[in-house]
This record gives sequence, C-alpha cells and structure tokens, in this order.
Amino acid sequence: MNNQNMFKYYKAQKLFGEDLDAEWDSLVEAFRKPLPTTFRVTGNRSTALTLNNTIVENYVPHLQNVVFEDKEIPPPEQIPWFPEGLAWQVNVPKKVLRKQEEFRKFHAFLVGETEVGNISRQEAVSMLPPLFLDVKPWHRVIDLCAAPGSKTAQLLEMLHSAPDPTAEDDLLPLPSGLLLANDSDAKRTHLLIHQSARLPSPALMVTNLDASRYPGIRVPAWTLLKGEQEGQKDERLRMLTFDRILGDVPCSGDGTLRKNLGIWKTWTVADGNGLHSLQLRILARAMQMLSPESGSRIVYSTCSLNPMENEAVIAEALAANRDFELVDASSHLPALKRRPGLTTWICGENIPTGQGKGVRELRLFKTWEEYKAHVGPGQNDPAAESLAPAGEAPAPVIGLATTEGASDTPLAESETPSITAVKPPRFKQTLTPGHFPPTENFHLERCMRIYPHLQDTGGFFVAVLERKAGAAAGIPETDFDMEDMAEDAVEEAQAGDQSTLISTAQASEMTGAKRPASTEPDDEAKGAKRLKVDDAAPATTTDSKPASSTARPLKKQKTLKDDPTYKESPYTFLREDDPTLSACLANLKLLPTFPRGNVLIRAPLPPPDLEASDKPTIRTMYLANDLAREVILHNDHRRLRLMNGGTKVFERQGGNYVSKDDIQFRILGEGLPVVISYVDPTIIMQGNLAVLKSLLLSYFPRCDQFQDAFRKAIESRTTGSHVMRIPPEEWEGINLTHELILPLWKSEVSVSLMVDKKAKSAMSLRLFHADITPAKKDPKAKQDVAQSTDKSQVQEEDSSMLVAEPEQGAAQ
Ligand SMILES: C[S@@+](CC[C@H](N)C(=O)[O-])C[C@H]1O[C@@H](n2cnc3c(N)ncnc32)[C@H](O)[C@@H]1O
Repeated sequence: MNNQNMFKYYKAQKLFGEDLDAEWDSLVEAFRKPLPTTFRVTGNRSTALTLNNTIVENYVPHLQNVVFEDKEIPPPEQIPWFPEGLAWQVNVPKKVLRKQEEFRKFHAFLVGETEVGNISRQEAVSMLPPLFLDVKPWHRVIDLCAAPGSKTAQLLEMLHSAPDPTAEDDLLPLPSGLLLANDSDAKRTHLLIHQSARLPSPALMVTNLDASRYPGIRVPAWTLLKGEQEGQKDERLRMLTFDRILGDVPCSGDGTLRKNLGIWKTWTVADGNGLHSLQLRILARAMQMLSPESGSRIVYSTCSLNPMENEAVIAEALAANRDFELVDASSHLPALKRRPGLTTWICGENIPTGQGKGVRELRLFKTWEEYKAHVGPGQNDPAAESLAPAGEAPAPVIGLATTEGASDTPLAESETPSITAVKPPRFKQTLTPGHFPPTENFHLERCMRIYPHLQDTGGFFVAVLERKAGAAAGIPETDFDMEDMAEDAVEEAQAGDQSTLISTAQASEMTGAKRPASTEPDDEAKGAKRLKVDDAAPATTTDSKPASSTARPLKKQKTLKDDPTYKESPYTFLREDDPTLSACLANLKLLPTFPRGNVLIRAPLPPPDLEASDKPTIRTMYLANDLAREVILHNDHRRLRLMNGGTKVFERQGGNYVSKDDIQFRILGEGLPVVISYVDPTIIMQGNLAVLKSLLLSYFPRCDQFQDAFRKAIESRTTGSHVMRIPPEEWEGINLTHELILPLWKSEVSVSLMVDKKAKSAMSLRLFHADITPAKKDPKAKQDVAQSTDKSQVQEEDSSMLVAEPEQGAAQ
C-alpha cells in the first residue's frame, strides 16, 4: 500500500504543521489498516433507544473478554461523538463474526435489523454532515449529491423527529418541511429511492439533475411561510429556497483508502485538480439556493483530504460570494477529534517530462505565478498535448528533467527554472488560479479535517457555511409574476452561464458577480441547452380544475422537448371527490381529517372524454405533504426529472374472492406510520404477543385457531384491510417494551400479517429470539400453507430492504 506521488503530494501539504513527521506516520499506518464496521440505530428516537438498549444489555455483556484463536477480540463500542450513543463501531474480522458463537448471534441480529431498516450500516465519518446540518421538521432541505443515500436517510429521520425529544409520539408522520434528494446519476437515484424507503416519507422528493445547474423551483408564496397561517393564502408564485443544503459532492475519495484499496494504485494529482471546478459550481449553486433567512446553512463535505477539493473550493466560493462565511463549529460534537482546515497548501501538476508522449512527472507549486512560469503562458489548451505529431515528445523544459530525488517540499523561488531558452511543452493543464491558496483570510481553519488515525475512521472533510449577519437584508423576494426574471436566469444557467444563474432571492445581488476563475462553461453545460425546459407546465390533477381552487394559472407555457432518457410516469393528484379514492377511504374507515387532496397516482391524466368504465384502474395511491404537493403541481416533473415524490400508502388488493366491482384497497405497511393518525381508533384491533406469535408461525392462520378475544374480534370483521395494535407487555419471558402497530388482511377464513417476509423473520428474531416463521423452517411452507388453508391471493409486501453497499469514492 504505497503511492509515491500521493505521499510526496500530501507530505508537502504539511497537514500536521512543520515538524510533525510522527503524526504523518500514524496517518499512513491508519490508512493501511482495514476500516472497522460502523452502524447507526435508525428510526424515531424512542424505538431507536429501545433497540440500542437491547444491544447494550443483551449483546455487549456477552461480547466482553472474547478470545478467538488466541487473540482478544474487542467488544462493540459506541461512537463517542454520536448523539445518545446511537452509533456503533465493531472492529472484528469477518471470520470472528462467522465462527465465534456470541459474535455470530450478534451478527445475525444486526443483519435482521438492517434488513428491516432499524439499523443502517454507514461509515462513521459519513454520519457527520447531517449532524452539522441540524435539520428540523419544518425545514426545506436539499441534498444535492445524494446517492446512494445514507445521509439522505439520516436527514429524513431528522425531518420526521418531533422537536420535543421527550414527546411520547416522537415520529411526525407528516412534517411540514421538505427533503429534495438529488443525484445526477439516474441509476444511483434508484439506489437512493430504495435506501430512503426505510423511512417512507410524504415529504421526500427525488430528482435526477446536475446539481451545479439545479433549476429554480416555483411554489406559491404561502408555502414559504412557517407556522400557522390565517386568512387567504398568498398563491403568487415564488422561488423555493432552502433552509438547509447538503453538498456531499463527488470527490476523488482518497479519504476512503482503507476500504477502496484500488485508490492506492490509481491516485493521481489530476483527480482532485479536475474535480475542483464541478465541486465549486455545485457549492456556488447551493449558495444561490439558500434561503435568505438567518441561520440557513450549507454543509459542504467530501471524503477526500485533498485541499484542491476542500479548502480551495471553499476559498474560491467565498471569494466569489462575499455574503457568506465559514461557521466556527468547533464546539459542536465536542467528542469528535478533528483538525482545523488548511490555510495554505501546495498545488501539484503532472507535467510532461519530454521523455516520450504521455511520460509525466508530479511537480509541486506554491503559487500560480510559479506554476505559470513553468508551464508557459496561454497554454491552457485541452487539445495541446495531442498537437504534437504522433510519437513525438513535446519539447522539454529546462529544469524539469526528473522527479527522482525531488524534494518533498515545494519549490523555493530560487529553484524556479528559466523558461526563456526552450519552448515549454504543451499539455492539458489542470490548475487554475482558484486552486492556489487565497491571499485573503477566509478563516479556512474553521473547516474540519477528520484523519483516520484520530479515531479509527476514514478521512473526511466538512465545512459549514452561512450568510454573514445582515447579508440577507435587501435581498428582494423573487416573484415569478415579475418579468419571469428567475425563469430566464435558469435558462441562461442551463446554457452554461454561471454568473447569471439566479434562482433564489439574490437576483440583484448576483447580477454582475464575477464567475469564479475555474468555472468555465464546459461541454456538459453547452449540452444542457439541448434539455430545453418547460418552466411553466404544472403537474396535473385528474380534473381540469386546479387542485387548489385559488391557484392561479401560470403565464407562460413553453414546449418541453421529450428527453428520451427520462421515462417516469407523470404525477397526477386525484380530485378530492374521485370515486375510487372515496371508496378506498370509506372502505378503510379513515377519519375525515385525512388529507385527501394530497393523494396522487403515477399515471397520465386520462382524456376528459373517456368513459368512466374505460378509465385505467387505479392500483396504487401515494401521499405527499402540502409542500411536496405544491412543488409537484407547479413544476413540470420532466423538467425536475422527478424520480419519486411522496410515499405509497394504499394498494388495490387482488384475489379470488374480491369481486371485480368491489374496490378493495389495503393500507400498505410502509404507509401505515403516515396513515395511522387518520385511522379511527375505535376500529383498531387489539392484539397481544400470543396473537403475533401465531401470525408469525404461519402465513395464513385460520381465524378460528386464535384464542377467545382475538378470535371473536377477527371473526366479526369484514374481509379486507385491518390494523392491529399490540401494547407493551410481558409474556412468557418476552418483553415488548414498545407498542407495535401492524397491518392485517382478513380473508374468508384466515388472517395474515401484511409484513414482508424478511421483516417477519427479523421481528421474530428480535422478540422470540429465533426465526419461527415458515420461511426459516421450510421455504416451500408459504406455498403449502396457502394451498391448504385459504385460496385468496394475499399479496406479500414488496417493501425493499436493500442495503446499499458503499461505492468507490464515497464514504457511505
Ligand atoms: C460522494 S457521493 C454522495 C454520497 C451520498 N451523499 C451518500 O451519503 O450516500 C457523490 C454523488 O454525487 C453524484 N454526482 C456527481 N456529479 C454530480 C452532479 N453534477 N450533480 C449531482 N450529483 C452529482 C454522484 O453520482 C454520487 O452519487
């Protein structure tokens, strides 16, 4: 595990000051060790604390003083800086997890809980950005580079957490805020959707766009006000700005060397140099999208230690936008060991040696002037190297013979070679003035560097940015009704013009702002022109009327050219009096307070002249919160490349006994936490652990096999969807510390727990300390039981429990 250039480059950075070679050795040693496994106990606070207690009380005591193959094995440890001890570190080889009895049990428990979403495997340092973002339920949040989504999941939990941590019901089913999770990679957005399905949320939307050109989103003005609103709602359209922005940007990932071993081989200085521009453009866009309200915050993070991707990006962004400053977050998470950001650094470039085409060496430069003196003026020409005739080396530069024996320290002024005698080589230069340390003091020491040897983690970088006090004053509110200014700005931005990328209220502030040195419009930006947008066509309702009676028609309708790479179905809100919706809600006996105006389907609007009988069958209904609904209604889903919006709540139930005309919907398990507050409490069935055991032992136990109270209750129910509550109790040595709310489906003679098979197994392991489900005993059991008991086709839920493996270059 070595890379001479990497070592040369990083030693030159003097990460630990002038004389701290010992610490450098610790850093390298830590990078050469495997990364411990870390995980977070997820979900709402009360259930997370209960599960955490199970680990503390039932597992950790048995994992003390374990010796395996003559080696003492350390027990799992709580990560000291993570709030309430809800994150853990396990530093144990796989062999121990597989073969040592107690660790094997612990491992099985972790796997089960991970599958049902109660535990999330996540690298320790990756848990940091959401902690510094401090999201509240009313915040409008955007996670600009979100896939595969471990931080999105963490942000979502924060959005759904009751502000009062002592509240009995600490999971908010419908927070008023919004989380927009975005990633430019379409495939990775699917991972993101799976990952966030662990906490289904009506406040989550997933988009697939380049964050550096994220378009303006229009919403009615009333949605931007916080708290209760009285009187007529202000429906004028405004630009949506965000209270919290996470820019966990694409990076070289050299902080992940401990798990991505390939980086030892492939690292070159060009990686960080090349990413700088995109990272800067993403941060610059984030600054534009931040709400002018005081306390609004951006967290910028990378899993790289390279100053090109970190401090240089922050400095250049702060130089271009004078209203922002770095926040001193040193008192936040006091147990976190960190080092201050670098205030100065060395840049590196791979320069042709003149000894053959493509032969280069790493040279280090302190200043832009020094660099220019080496490479010659006016050569930032991407095609330059290829201009040399094939096989012919570019002309050599005096003084650049070799890096063999080159000093690790940057060149002193006196070492700068003369370039007057020979024409310098022409090659693609990757450094710009913005890569070099600023002359101005931006308090870069307020950035936070996490090194692997400090607390046995990966390497990471975090910076927190806010507007300077008073900077928001004077920023006018962007009003779409005023000359469609922002709309034009978005179009300009999509044509690649960063300097006029105005989509927040900073319109006037940004006008005339200089483009940062390294944000040259690139090919991608030019390509974006092809993605001509319709900024005005809103999502539809199944009615020709707007869903909100006071909504105003939008002024401009432009033609959105079809983008063949985007194939998502439209998002269509049902009319409040839609007959299928009404039948579904009546069937499920939901309270009148249910927000029926927020129910949507994923299908196009049927033509108005279509006979009712010819209209397509509604199979799945989704629920969005008010803000997500307004975003969907007022912005074309194609323009946002909206991949997901709201959460699935109801699904039409098929089956032999459900007649064709009978509209039977069930509440999906994943929708239950959202819908439960609208279920009439008097119809919720009371269950207990004995009932639950029967429902786990068999997929379709007969109703008449249950004991008295539950048997009578279930037999008296109509066929269809029901909800069961199991209050805390102790039974046969089993201690249920938290109420369970579970979806049931009653067929003619049997009843079924409508929970995914894996979730049943995990529940069984957690409560009954063994997998008692038919899946464990006999995979064919389900089929057999189904044939012998009830012919109705009960649909098992397909709630995906995918746990995304971390990908290269990202500390997930
Ligand atoms: C470091 S990873 C993000 C990890 C993620 N925040 C998490 O915690 O799981 C960076 C992500 O940025 C995405 N990306 C790359 N360029 C982008 C761009 N221009 N706009 C938005 N996302 C981008 C990549 O697809 C990748 O998923």
